[in-house]
Amino acid sequence: MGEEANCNVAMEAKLPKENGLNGHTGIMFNDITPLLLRPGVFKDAVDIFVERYRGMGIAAVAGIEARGFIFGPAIALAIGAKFIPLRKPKKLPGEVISETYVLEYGTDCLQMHVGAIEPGERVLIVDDLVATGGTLCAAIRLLERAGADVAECACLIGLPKFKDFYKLNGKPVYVLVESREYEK
Ligand SMILES: O=P(O)(O)OC[C@H]1O[C@H](OP(=O)(O)OP(=O)(O)O)[C@H](O)[C@@H]1O
Ligand SMILES: Nc1ncnc2[nH]cnc12
Repeated sequence: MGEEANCNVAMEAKLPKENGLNGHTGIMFNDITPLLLRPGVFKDAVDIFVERYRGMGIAAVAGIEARGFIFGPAIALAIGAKFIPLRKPKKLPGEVISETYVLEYGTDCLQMHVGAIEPGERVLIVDDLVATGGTLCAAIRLLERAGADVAECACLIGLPKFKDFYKLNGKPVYVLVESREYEK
């Protein structure tokens, strides 16, 4: 991804103190939307994942709401896998299983439709960003409870300050760029 360095700068935007994130201040919000305005860079990012995961027997790509829904389906289509949305509570209409988790600025819950994955199917989990790893960990737990074989987690951005502490049940996480660190 030739424009990787510039893109990383563009993805970072300092939030105002009144950022609505449960009153927390000093969080550097990493925004991937500028990348989406540049089709060449967007495609390069998807292609890197596609090259990595094609031919690996991935039956399903599970995308995490909301920003995992931007990248997950494109990767799934390109590698010939089904797409499974992991959604926030009360969004999926059918029977669900749920996992709650803690993240950098609060708590949340992910749900998946019962029957979305067959036991033994190999799955890739996709999101835009890994910070504490709490969200990915909840996704791994959901899928493993349903009998899935989680191959890897893939994110565009990783926050280096958390990377020694990821709790991903031993599963690897692959990131395209590490976000810059900023002081408050
Ligand atoms: O590694 P973690 O500490 O768990 O944080 C990473 C998660 O945080 C963001 O989503 P957010 O929870 O803000 O939800 P949203 O995409 O629905 O806004 C991001 O898109 C990841 O899903
Ligand atoms: N710093 C951050 N920027 C964007 N999304 C996040 N999710 C958790 N921490 C985040």
